[in-house]
Formats: sequence, structure tokens, C-alpha cells
Amino acid sequence: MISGWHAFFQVNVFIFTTAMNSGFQMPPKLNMNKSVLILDDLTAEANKLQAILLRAGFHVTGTVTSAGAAQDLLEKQKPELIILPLSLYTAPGGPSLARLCREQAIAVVLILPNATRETLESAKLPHIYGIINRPVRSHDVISAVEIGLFRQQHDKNFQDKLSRWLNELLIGVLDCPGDEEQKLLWMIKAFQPFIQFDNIIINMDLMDGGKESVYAFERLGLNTYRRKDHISYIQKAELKNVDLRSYRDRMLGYKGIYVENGPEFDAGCNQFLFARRLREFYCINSSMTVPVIEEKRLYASVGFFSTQSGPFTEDQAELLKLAQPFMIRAIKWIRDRDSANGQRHRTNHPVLQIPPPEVFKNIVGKSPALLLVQDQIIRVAPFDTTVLITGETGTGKEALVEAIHSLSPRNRQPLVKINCAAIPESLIESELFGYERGAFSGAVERRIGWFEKAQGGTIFLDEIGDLPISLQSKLLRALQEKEIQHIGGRTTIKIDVRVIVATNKNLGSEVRAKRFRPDLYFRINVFPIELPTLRDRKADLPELVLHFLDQLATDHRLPRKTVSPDAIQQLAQYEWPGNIRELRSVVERTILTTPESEIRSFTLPVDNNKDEQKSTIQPLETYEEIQRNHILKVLKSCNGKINGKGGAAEILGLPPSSLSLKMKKLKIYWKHTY
Ligand SMILES: Nc1ncnc2c1ncn2[C@@H]1O[C@H](COP(=O)(O)OP(=O)(O)OP(=O)(O)O)[C@@H](O)[C@H]1O
Repeated sequence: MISGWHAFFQVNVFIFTTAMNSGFQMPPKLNMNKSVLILDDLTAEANKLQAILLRAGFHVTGTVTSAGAAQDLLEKQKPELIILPLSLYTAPGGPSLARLCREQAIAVVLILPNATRETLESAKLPHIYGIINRPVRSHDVISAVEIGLFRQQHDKNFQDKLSRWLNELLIGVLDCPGDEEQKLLWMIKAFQPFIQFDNIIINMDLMDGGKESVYAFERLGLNTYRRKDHISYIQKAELKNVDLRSYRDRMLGYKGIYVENGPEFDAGCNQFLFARRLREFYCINSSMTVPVIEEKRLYASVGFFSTQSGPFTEDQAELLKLAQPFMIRAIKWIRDRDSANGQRHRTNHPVLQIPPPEVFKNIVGKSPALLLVQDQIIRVAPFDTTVLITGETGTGKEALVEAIHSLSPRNRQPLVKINCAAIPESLIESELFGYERGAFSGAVERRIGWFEKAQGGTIFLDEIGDLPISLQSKLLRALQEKEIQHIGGRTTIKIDVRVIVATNKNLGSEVRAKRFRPDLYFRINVFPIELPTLRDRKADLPELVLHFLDQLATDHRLPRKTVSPDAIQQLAQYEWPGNIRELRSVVERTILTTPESEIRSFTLPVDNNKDEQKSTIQPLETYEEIQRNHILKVLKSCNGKINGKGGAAEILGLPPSSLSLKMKKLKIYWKHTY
């Protein structure tokens, strides 16, 4: 069922062999074809960089001292990567150099004078694929360049795959049955995983000069849309045809894809009544408009609108540009009202299939911020791309991992979850990579590690920010080379595992504090998904509360209670520092302490000073969490030993089998594969 959804993808697995840094330098010959341009106004530094790269076997196309000279060389030589200092990247000439690098898919690695917050912020610029701190060190340079090249190749392949996928989905529209509106809906759903929009307006029949048909839809949920009566909207908004036309003509005059995020949309609002009304009526803050043109004739326009201020990216515009021929085919077919049953257009392409709802059953909510996350999951799941999930504690990172795994072609293989913060430092390496008999005292038999247990499937490394720095280079090597070595082993073992990592730490700050390797950061930050806090999606509160009322009534075998609107209102006033985990605890406590069938108020930690809540209030812990934390503390104190003298079972006064069962129930990822 799920596998059919991605059946037409042949996911190409990159076999990218490389070596990173001290301890695993790459043999020079492997880098021979990789070309790098060095831009540095400090000649001695440039020479040093050149020597390091040449020694590592890279082809250095040149060293230049100004952005202008770099641009000339980029055009002529087309290197795969450029290294340059932040000072030149932000100086005059830097932005046009950056644009050129982007257009030509040349990876950029920045040299930072120091690891301050500001300089690290610059590493978040789009298409920055690595950072190197001064004074430059050989293994940092090689590692950053290798990761930069990997990221550049990955992003290009990923964009190509997305483009093929979108085109397939648009061609699949030709097979859709139904009337004009239903076919349009299919087309809209094809865009959904790729473009973040809450409203879409499709203007048809533009070229006939006759009566235009305008279709406006509002997105209500993962796969639900409402057709909006555009005409009455126009009347209600007191707009005249001329207002609409002037707004559209301006965009269509542009011919390309017109992206207006945040400030640009603001400027449009000042100029055009139509944009202003969109903001007033629908809280729209950004738009992207695609003219559908063939042989200089304008067939239609598709306008994506969002309540967020900056969701539309150049990559998305590029994707739509490549999809324009397919859009025109789909739109022509939809306009061809005589072929209503679809027979004349039967294609060999699969009809668009929507992910089955059970995939998202544990990700409750319909707020735009959550829909964005769900779309991202759908977009990335079929591929082997590494995913980095970030978000405050209790925002629900684990459910995302399960959704990605179940929508991936690996869904019949294991999903192995490891909490890096829960395993004592001394054990993590052997747990992850396994060991040979006699590798260390106590290694009485050979043991495979979590990576091997996940063969063919997915490994989830939770709390990656807590991985000891000493292990980070080993993880980096496993990710890059797709092979591992047992402790005490001499041979390498190939691994075919998709990696998902999560953290509630700010990894940028961890890099700055030198607790997290920048190269590992850039390697895992390939496809980041940021989970919104509950504060930012309070619209989801009623649905979440109902979900927990059902779930907890079943768990506690109690009758299902109802909730008054005032009680929901009370929840909306609270700031939720512990996010959804805390909400679940609050609902649970209230259920257990409310004898009436209707909940009229919830038991919250504090309900007065809103400003103080975020900083001072500790979210409530459930009984299960108290147990879980205590067991983890004991496990850590006895170095993970469960059985025997001094083991966790003895300390806790439980039979080892009961402790193991309890750990499984409490989802303590110690030695269980789920
Ligand atoms: N959208 C959601 N719908 C339903 N339940 C949710 C949702 N998000 C989170 N939860 C529930 O909230 C609780 C916390 O989720 P989870 O443990 O995944 O958080 P987390 O982000 O991994 O936190 P931490 O970083 O502290 O580990 C779980 O009980 C989970 O089932």
C-alpha cells in the first residue's frame, strides 16, 4: 500500500567514498577530479590552502585575491567548489559572486576569522556548504571541502529527483477522472509536497480573451481543500476587475516566476489593492506566481499564497520553471471539457496517490506550521537523504521519524532508535558499531552494533547534540563512507542504512562552543525539518486535546470526557514550555482529578504571569517520565549493566526481565529494536 506511493522512484544511493580528518585521511588519488578555486586576499594563507589541497590530491584551478577575479575564473574553469573568507563574501562583489556560484551549482566553503555567533550565522546562508576556522588546519580544510562537495552533489541530485517526481505527478493528472474542479484539485495536490501554500488561485482561459475562469482553493488539512467562491470574495472585498487585472498584468509582464516573500509582498500591498485585500481577508504574507506560457501564448496563471512570510524559495521557483511544460499539458487537458471521462488521455503514468492517513495518525494538527512539516516529510521520505529534525523538547520528533520510515522504500526493514544522551559515553561506540571478541575486557563474544542491526532500514540517532566529540568523527566516517568497523576489528563492513538525527539543542551554538564538529554539522544538515513549538501552533490545541482525551480514556479505561470552550481558551493562554508532552501531562492529570464528565478547567502549573512562564516554569512530568528518567539515571550510573551484581535491576529491586519489559514500555532505547 505504502510502497505503491513511491513505486516510480528509483532512489539512487550515492556511493560517496571519502575520508575526513586525522585518523582517516583520504588517499590522494580519489580527489584527483575534484576542482577547487581559492579566493583569499592573504597570499600566505592562500598558498597554505593550496598546499593542503594539492597534498590531498585535489585539483586547484587557481588562487585569486579579489571577487572580480574569482568571477572571471569561475566562468572559465567551472570548478566544483570555491573557498573564500567571509570578509570577501560580504564585501562589494560578494553577492554577485554568490549568485554566480548558485547559478552554476558551485559549492561555497567559508573561512571564518573566529567562531562567533555572527560569523556562524553567516554559515546559514543558502548554498554555504562548509566552514573553516582560522588558523586553517589541514584536516579541517580537507574535511570541509569533502563535505562541501558531497552536499553540492547531493543537492543537485535531490533537486533533479524532485523535478522528475513533480513532472510525473503533473502528467498523472491526465489520468484523473472527474470534472474541471476535481482535475484541478488533483493538480493542486501534485504541487503540495513541493510548494508551501495555504491558498492557491488558478486563472484559466486567459488567452481566449473571453470569460476567465478563476479557481481559488484554501488548504484546510493535509489533503483537504475548500473551493472559495472567488466572485463573491471579490465583491465582498470591494474589488473591481481592474484591480485584479492590474495586479496580474504586472506579474505576467515579468514572464518568469514571480516570488514575493515578506518585504516584497509588503511593497506589493502598498501598491495594489488586490494584494492588500489578500492580506486583510486571508492574512496572506507571501506569494509565488507562475505564468503558464507556450509559444508566447499565456494559457493560465497559477498563484501560490501563504500566510507565512518567507516560504517560497529559489529552488521551488526553479522546480516550477522546469515543470512548466507539464503544467501546460495538464491545464490544456483540464480546459478540454469535451474529454470529461479521461479516456482519450490515458497515459502510462501512475495516478497521484496520497500518503495513507495512518502514516500521520500520531502527528495531530492542521496548522500551517505543521502542514509544512508534513509536506517536508512526504518530500524527503522516498529518498535516502539524511534528515535533521530540530525542535524544542516535547514537540514530537519521534512521530516524524516513524512517518518518514513508513513512507520510505525501507519500511519493511528495521527502524532502529538510539538515544545518544541515554547511553554512557564509554558504551556508545560499541553500541553503535559493535565489537570483536576480546576487543576489551568484558568483550567475551563478538557483538554487532546498531548500524548493522539497521541494515537495509533506518537508524534514528536521537539527541545527536549529546554525542561525545570523540565519537563524532567516527560517525562522520560511517555516514560518508557507508561502512563501519567493529571495535577490535580489522575489516570494514558495508552498511546500507538511512540516517535520521534529532536534537533539541541549537547545533549552531554547539559548533560555536566547539562541542560539535562543523563538518558533521554540515553533513547531517542536508534536509533540516524544524518542528514548531506548541506556542506557534495554538490553533491545533483543540484537536490535540481531543486526541489525548481519546488516547488517555483508553489507557486508563475511563469514560471519555468532554471539554468546555472556556477550558480550551484557558489552554490557549498558557505558553507551553514543555510543548505537546506537557499538554498530554496536563490533560492526563486533569482527567484523573476531574470527577465530572465535562472538563471546565485544566490544572496548569501557573496561569498568571505569562511573560514569566517561558523562563521559569518547569513543565509537569508525568509519572511515566519520572520512572523513565530514574531508570535512565540508574542505567548510566552502572554503565548500562542490567543483570547481576551492581546491575540496574538489583539497584531498582526488580527482576531483570521486569526491568527489560518496563524499559520497552517506557521506550528506553537501550537494547531494543522497534
Ligand atoms: N502532533 C502530535 N500529535 C499527537 N501527539 C504528539 C504530537 N507531537 C507530540 N506528541 C506526543 O508528545 C509526546 C512527546 O513527543 P516526543 O517524545 O516525540 O518529543 P521530542 O520532541 O522527541 O522531545 P525530546 O526532545 O524531549 O525528546 C509524545 O507522547 C508524543 O506522542
